[in-house]
Amino acid sequence: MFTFPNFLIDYPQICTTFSSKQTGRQGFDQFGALTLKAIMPEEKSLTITNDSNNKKTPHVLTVAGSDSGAGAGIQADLKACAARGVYCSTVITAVTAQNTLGVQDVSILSEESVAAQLKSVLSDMRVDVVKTGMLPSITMVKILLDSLKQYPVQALVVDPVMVSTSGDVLAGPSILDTFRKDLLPMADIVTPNLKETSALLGGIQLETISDMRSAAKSLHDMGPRNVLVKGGDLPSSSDAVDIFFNGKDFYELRSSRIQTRNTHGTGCTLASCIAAELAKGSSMLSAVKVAKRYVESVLEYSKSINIGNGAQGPFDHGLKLKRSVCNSSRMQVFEPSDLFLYAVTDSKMNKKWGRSITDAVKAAIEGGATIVQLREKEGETGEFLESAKACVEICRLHNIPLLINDRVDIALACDADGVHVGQSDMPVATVRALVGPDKIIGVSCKTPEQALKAWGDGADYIGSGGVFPTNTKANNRTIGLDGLRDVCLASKIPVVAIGGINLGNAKEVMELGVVNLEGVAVVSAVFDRECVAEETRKLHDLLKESVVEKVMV
Ligand SMILES: Cc1ncc(COP(=O)(O)OP(=O)(O)O)c(N)n1
Ligand SMILES: Cc1nc(C(=O)O)sc1CCOP(=O)(O)O
Ligand SMILES: [Mg+2]
Repeated sequence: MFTFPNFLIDYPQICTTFSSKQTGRQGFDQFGALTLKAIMPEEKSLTITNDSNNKKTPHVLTVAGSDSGAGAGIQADLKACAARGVYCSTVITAVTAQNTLGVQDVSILSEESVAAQLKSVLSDMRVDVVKTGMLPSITMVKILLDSLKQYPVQALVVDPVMVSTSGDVLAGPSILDTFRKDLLPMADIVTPNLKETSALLGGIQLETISDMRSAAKSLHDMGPRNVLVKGGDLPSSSDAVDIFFNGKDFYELRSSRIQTRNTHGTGCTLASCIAAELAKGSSMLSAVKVAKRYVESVLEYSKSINIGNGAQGPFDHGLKLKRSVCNSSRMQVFEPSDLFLYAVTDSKMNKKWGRSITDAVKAAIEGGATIVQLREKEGETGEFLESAKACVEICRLHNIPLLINDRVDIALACDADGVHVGQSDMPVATVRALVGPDKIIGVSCKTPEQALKAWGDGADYIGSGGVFPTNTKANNRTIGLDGLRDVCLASKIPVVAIGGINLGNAKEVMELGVVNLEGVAVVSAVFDRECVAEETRKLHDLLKESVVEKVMV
């Protein structure tokens, strides 16, 4: 048993290679060092044997049509896999001209081209899961199945695309028989909507959840190992109810129905997400549940985006990316000069002087602080989050970066501009992975070694101290001006000095004139005073006077 990135391998003894009869395919030996074994039919994870390489990238191959509007088809599949952290290669079966009004044109690619694309990908890359969408000809289905015989994969996810959400026909009735007789028996899961279910079952009426269950059973009889009948269009239900059937048990998967016009591509996205989760090693039921939750989240998140003038718009797959990349209204990048006068709040001092965090932050900005950190070591999380949100708004108005001390969760929740962590807080590399590439990360360093590591781990600046003894931070080792100089000289990123700095010694710090030293960070010198704005202003003026030419030694 080993832990693979994103894999939870919890059935070490179940290492069954299903017979070709059971899977419809042959063994899995072509995976070589990393051998993915058969999908267990129920709530069991894949078993993976790892001989040498535990760095394999989960890989989905989508065989589908291109959607020029990029809401569905190949484009949706790529975005869904990217959002779920899985590599996605593509075989394009048709090029559709589509927008939010409907499908204006369909050009089906030649069968030779589809065969060549399949061969290119499958003969070279280790594909874990194949997901199919628009398969516009019987021959194309056969070419796909032949390719899978030659290059077996771990799972086949079939989204039996026949009619687009705008009502346009993407695969004619002549193909239905091939779907039933050839494609479905090879599928590990088939994910039809109500119209597709009805078409596959000869036009039966589906009006209730009970009808969906019977239909799932009938589809299962055609050979797929699992069936997900999607009930998004079921008129009688206020929730979005899907029926999952694995040949033994039925699961009613419910989610709230999201009121939005932006639903174009939900089917492709759901199937791709199932494929992505399977590629990561999930069991089938868990992949389906995660996929449904993902679709629900992205629909909710992008319910009011406005792309195109038609009745049905696309949604935004990049939920996580969007949060970290685009949501921030402070689009300006971090500048070393932002560290010039760094005001770090202190909950005890605010309490002592009877001021709120927001009042403290407003006053520091009024006095000329160029960056602010909320360092709240006590108090309740919920209350702190509300104050942090208010401080973010204040700082955005003044275009001043706001960072949160220690609490990555609060920084994410309030969309702060960054986080400051110490040597014994969350490691910088982990913080970077959580907050994404755009947020500012500061890290406390007392030595040149720590300074180099901070840079290597992806920090943006260093806080170095205590330059002088301080009463604000208990048991803090003082490194002095010499220690600060050593850190600055070793550093490859900007440095702000901290610890016991005040109006009486700030000039001395800045007059070190050492490379990378960009400013001073202060707590008590501004916040343990009656008038925060006035003390900040005095310090700001003093720092301006002490700007000196920087030296390298
Ligand atoms: C700008 C700046 N520099 C250093 C620190 C200290 O951070 P840390 O070592 O994590 O200690 P605490 O502040 O958490 O007590 C800082 N906060 N800001
Ligand atoms: C928060 C903090 N970090 C330090 C470090 O040495 O890393 S010293 C310190 C406290 C700074 O407060 P004051 O400006 O009141 O001395
Ligand atoms: Mg800390």
